[in-house]
Amino acid sequence: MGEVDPAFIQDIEHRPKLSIIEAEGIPLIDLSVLNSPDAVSDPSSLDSLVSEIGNACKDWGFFQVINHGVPLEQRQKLEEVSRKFFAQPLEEKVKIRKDEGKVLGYYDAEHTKNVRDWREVFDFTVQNPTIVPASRRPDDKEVVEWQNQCPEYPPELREACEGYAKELEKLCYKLMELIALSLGLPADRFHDFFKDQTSYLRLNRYAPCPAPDLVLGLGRHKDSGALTILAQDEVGGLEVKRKSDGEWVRVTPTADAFIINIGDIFQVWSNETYESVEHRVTVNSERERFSIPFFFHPAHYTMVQPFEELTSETNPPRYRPYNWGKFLITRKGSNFRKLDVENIQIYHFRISNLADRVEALSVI
Ligand SMILES: O=C(O)CCC(=O)C(=O)O
Ligand SMILES: [Fe+2]
Repeated sequence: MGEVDPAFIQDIEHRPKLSIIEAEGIPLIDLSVLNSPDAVSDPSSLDSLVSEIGNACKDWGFFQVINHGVPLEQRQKLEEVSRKFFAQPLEEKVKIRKDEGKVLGYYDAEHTKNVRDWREVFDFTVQNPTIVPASRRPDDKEVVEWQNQCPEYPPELREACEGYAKELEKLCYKLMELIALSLGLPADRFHDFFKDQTSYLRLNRYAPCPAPDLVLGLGRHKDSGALTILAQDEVGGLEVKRKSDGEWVRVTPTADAFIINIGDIFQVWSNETYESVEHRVTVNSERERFSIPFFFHPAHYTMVQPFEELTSETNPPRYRPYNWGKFLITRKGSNFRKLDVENIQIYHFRISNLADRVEALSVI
């Protein structure tokens, strides 16, 4: 253990296993129907795609997509920029380091559940500036602006991030339409929540690690937003907690595929028809790994609560409404440094008692 700072060491029960289970069963979904004239002439091809998406959301909370319509060059451009940025000496990267005032930019000391992650990150929001609440206090209505911080090198970083984010946003809308249809809702049911979105993209670098059996690149967590679209490179390391048996299984890299997962917001909106699934990242002693998640998040003023159409007297709401912006900034604060308190989670808003759930039905 001598070579690794104890801040990185996971408790025994959370350390990676030596034997890796490859996740054969994670659905690989072909989206080509969306870009083909068949969808109009043969609605059954769209219906079968919708049910594939619905099953994947229900059984796994994770799936991969191919023929998604995002140009490969756009992704390759950003992957190249990411490598160039992280290859610089630390003193260059820390010029745009995040701190408590500047939430976006470079950071090398993220914590997940109060254990340090073996990775460095660069965060960039889709809207610049992005409007968020000024404080966590529920009664404080003041807002502030998050501004992107871009490095001097590589100079093409801003443009590469913007171009990629635009493409991924289009993919998010398509996926949300399919998810809405799979829940029996109108295709555009979720769109309005994203007009003043707080989405961001993150460049991740996981360096080779001398103790890959003791640490994690990213500790177990669920994504708190609506959807995440992840581009991982060919090294691999993402593990998903399989719903059927709770085993950690590896998501095998597939060239030019994106990995999609349902975040906590969809769990709440769907009143748990779909669930946000735990995942983590392992590291290895030989190869560095790069990944790029895109976190699709609604406007800060969104009150997240189960949809009325998806609740009933026999299925009353399982969550009390919560303010997305307050949740986001609270979570950001806890990733930033080690805290004495438990991180904010959606189960803090969960209603477990049936009588209270029926009562909540009357307020949504
Ligand atoms: O790097 C990865 O493969 C996953 C990243 C992730 O899960 C996250 O940033 O929330
Ligand atoms: Fe994640």
